[in-house]
Amino acid sequence: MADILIEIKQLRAEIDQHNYRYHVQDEPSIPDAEYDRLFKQLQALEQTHPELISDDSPTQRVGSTPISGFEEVKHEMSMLSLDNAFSEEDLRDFDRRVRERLDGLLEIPYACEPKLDGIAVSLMYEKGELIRGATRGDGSTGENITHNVRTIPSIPLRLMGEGIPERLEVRGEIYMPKAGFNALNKRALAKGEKAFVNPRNAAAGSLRQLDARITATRPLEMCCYGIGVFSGGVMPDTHVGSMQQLNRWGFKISRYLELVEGAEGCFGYYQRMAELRNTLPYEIDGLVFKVDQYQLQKNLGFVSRYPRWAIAHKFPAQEEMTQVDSVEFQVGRTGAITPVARLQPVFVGGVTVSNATLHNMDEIERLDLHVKDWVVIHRAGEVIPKVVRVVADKRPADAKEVCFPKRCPVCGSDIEKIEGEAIARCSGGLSCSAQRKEALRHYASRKAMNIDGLGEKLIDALVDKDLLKSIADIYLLKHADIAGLERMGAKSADNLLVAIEKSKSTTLARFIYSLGIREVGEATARNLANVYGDLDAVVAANEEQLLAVPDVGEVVAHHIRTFFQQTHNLEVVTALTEAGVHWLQQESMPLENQPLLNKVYVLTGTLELMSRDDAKAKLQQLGAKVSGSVSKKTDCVVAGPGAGSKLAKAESLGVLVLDEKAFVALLVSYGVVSS
Ligand SMILES: NC(=O)c1ccc[n+]([C@@H]2O[C@H](COP(=O)([O-])OP(=O)(O)OC[C@H]3O[C@@H](n4cnc5c(N)ncnc54)[C@H](O)[C@@H]3O)[C@@H](O)[C@H]2O)c1
Ligand SMILES: [Zn+2]
Repeated sequence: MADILIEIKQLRAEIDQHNYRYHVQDEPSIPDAEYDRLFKQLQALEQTHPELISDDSPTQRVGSTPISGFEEVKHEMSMLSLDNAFSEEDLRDFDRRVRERLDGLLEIPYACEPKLDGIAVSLMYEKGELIRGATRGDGSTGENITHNVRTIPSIPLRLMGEGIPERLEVRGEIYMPKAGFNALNKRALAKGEKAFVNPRNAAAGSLRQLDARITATRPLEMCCYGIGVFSGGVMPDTHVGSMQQLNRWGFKISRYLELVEGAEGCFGYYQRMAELRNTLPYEIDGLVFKVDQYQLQKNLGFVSRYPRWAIAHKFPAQEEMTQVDSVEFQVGRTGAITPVARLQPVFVGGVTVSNATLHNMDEIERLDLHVKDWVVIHRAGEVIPKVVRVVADKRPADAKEVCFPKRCPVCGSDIEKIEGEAIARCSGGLSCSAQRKEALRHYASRKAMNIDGLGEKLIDALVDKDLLKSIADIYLLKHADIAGLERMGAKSADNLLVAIEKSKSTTLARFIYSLGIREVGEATARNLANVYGDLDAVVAANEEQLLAVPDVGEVVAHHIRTFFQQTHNLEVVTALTEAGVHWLQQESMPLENQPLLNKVYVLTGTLELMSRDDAKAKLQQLGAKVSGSVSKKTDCVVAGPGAGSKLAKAESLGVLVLDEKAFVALLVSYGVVSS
């Protein structure tokens, strides 16, 4: 018995602590789901030992005492909390209790509303005029926040319409829509200020500002869901009816307010709302079901913390807490090194989560995350799980700081981090097995070496079987290696080998592009091929020389240089050429000799003597830029049959127009096409 008392006291102290953080500081450390479990645990203990219940237990009270700095408001009618249902069974129990207390009524009409996650507020109107706004506080005494609620646009300062009562207390939730919350936090982070933990706490913090001018800048809204004191007027005798009356007087009520029959009706509403949940512009953590008729509500009455005529049906948690087992570093497709938290599996947002990306080192610092820390994981809808914060005051003694590796955890190459960029990368390039799959994919792709049949799945299978240790291994593949693989018959293996063989004959531009050098796309590869004419010259070029190539700036020049400085990349290039990859030696055309350097050409209409891609490649080889639209900057338009608006525009601007014949003659004269 003494043990139980100690356990109860510890739980109460712990819950009080969380209440304080949540209700007073607006900065909870644990997720609501964890709080709810602690609370239920205490309730269960007290239920089996009713003699140990005391008035100061959190199970007997609402919220927390009001914070100082605000004038106190005594509520004429207490503002209670709600009892919770976490399952279908809980909800059936609730419905059964209601019917039993109402002498076995068969079907109860229930009013259904979303449970907005904000803070409860009471608004007092006298003769139609807003005279006071107050927080719920501990249920009997709240904080006077009149000056702040007056800044919220959805709160009427004066009621409109007919039948305005002498006195009216309206209750509802003030909340911050998701979009406003995200924008507010973005602004805070940009200014180096602390971000709010969630929209509820942002709403609470915004509402309890001593300076109403600050509240006025916060995106707050109010949705009404109840009536407190009422006199000197007529009100409908149902919840739904009076909500509609409030709406006519100028209040916002939930557009999802619905009347249903019995527990089954509640379940149907639950199904519909669960689907909508993540698409709503504000956060809801459940639904509220209320006995609709006021007379029945009165008959049911309330217990210390909540009315017997209403229940909150909570949705499955989208925030949970768990422990970080380790932080691993994954090497992504472009060599980006990403820290990933390995977690004790936790069920959140409908799935079991055991990993969460930490993005980069800056994020780890922002979170102040250590290995073994307890963290809060958020997962809503299809969005990937996110570590939102470290649980305060719960860091174990053996927690360790996260150290960023100096070398790639997969291949041991140097890790590069460019100043001002958050992401660090493995410099291993083609030799890094984690990067190899993507490199192979790129190499085989249509605009690169165009190896038909060497798709994503096959590459994965071949790499996993250790048959492709380098790109050059493609050319060592044997019929038996391929034909044995899943969904690969003898015929497909034959076809693939033919395609591989065919790819050996290529162009220098394609080959450079195929190497997958960072930020070297098709056009840059073509320019490099044109300017240097052969690969050795590209490999030998220093950054300054590379800068002279059209489209190549400092960053690209640096990437090209870094790539060719790695011996393993050079080894791959050699292995490829030794395997038989070759291209026609093309005349290098030094920059100063490019006759069309920086001229802007536009191709339009149908070309009959050569393909558009060819025409474009030849022009680029001569130094010209090929653009898609005609402007004053255009030097020449090549117009084939069927040319339309571009031709007309060229003519109106007085731009030189060539037909295809004249264009080919031009190319012949420059020696890039034979006559
Ligand atoms: N994470 C933490 O550390 C921590 C600490 C304390 C409390 N909490 C959370 O707060 C909850 C307890 O707070 P509570 O006592 O305010 O209870 P509650 O938030 O679960 O339910 C009562 C409240 O629901 C709100 N509500 C929203 N829509 C409503 C509607 N349509 N009709 C009626 N009421 C509506 C009202 O503000 C009402 O006061 C816990 O369940 C927990 O999730 C978390
Ligand atoms: Zn690596």
